[in-house]
Amino acid sequence: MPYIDVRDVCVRHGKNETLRQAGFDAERGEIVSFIGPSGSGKTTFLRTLIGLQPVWRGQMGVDGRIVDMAAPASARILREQAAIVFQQYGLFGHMSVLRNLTLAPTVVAKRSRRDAEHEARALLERLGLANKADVLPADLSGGQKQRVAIARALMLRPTLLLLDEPTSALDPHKVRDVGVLLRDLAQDGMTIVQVSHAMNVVSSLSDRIVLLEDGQVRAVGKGRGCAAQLPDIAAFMNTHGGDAAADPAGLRPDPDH
Ligand SMILES: Nc1ncnc2c1ncn2[C@@H]1O[C@H](COP(=O)(O)OP(=O)(O)OP(=O)(O)O)[C@@H](O)[C@H]1O
Repeated sequence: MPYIDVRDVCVRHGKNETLRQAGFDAERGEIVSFIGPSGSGKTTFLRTLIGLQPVWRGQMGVDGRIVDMAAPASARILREQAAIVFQQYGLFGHMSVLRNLTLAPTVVAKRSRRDAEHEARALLERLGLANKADVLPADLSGGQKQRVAIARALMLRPTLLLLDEPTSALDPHKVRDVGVLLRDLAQDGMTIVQVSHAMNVVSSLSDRIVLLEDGQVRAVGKGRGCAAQLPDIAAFMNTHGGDAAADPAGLRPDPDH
């Protein structure tokens, strides 16, 4: 049984059907990338996985537990497992980086501030931000904000990490760093779903690729080299700045993964 099994998700905005019977599945520790044209429903689909987007119909299996995504209680259940990193980071501007990381664990999860700060400092160290704990988000570069946002999500200890364009603000060197981090997290068992326009990152990093078109899942590629596997996916990637057969960021999982 897959760790995540999402089926038949329908989202409506007014009379428009933004998602139409969309679904995919993923094993624990896989990195899934949603790709597709602008407006195809990628971000909307991502948001449904954590209950931020009301759905008209849909079902999500998480670790064998079936959640009716249209039920009012579904958001609470989904948030027990998942954390999301928004494209615009969503950091609290008046709080230090450290407090951004410890706020939810201490206030919502009721963890002790000392423990949360200890964990937050270790995460900042891992992300190369050890010297930024006491600064405000405004004093960070875009790439640093991105990594703080990822660190903040990790503080919630999610088993499912959702990322909207995780590398969009990063220079190539940092793209690779974030890619290595995501690969490490996946190897530790975290399932990761990202929306990305960065085709080189998608082809290097993905264990599965879900191609969305007009609110529907057009194709799903699975396994090593999945970018090049299916003509629809390869064609989309090759016409959107990537090379489906390449591993330009040097991040592709090893064959035993
Ligand atoms: N709150 C909303 N109200 C009305 N329409 C919406 C709303 N949110 C999204 N949509 C519509 O749903 C469709 C899918 O949007 P979504 O942001 O999910 O696409 P996307 O594939 O992530 O696009 P992009 O690659 O440009 O970020 C678009 O046509 C968008 O206009």
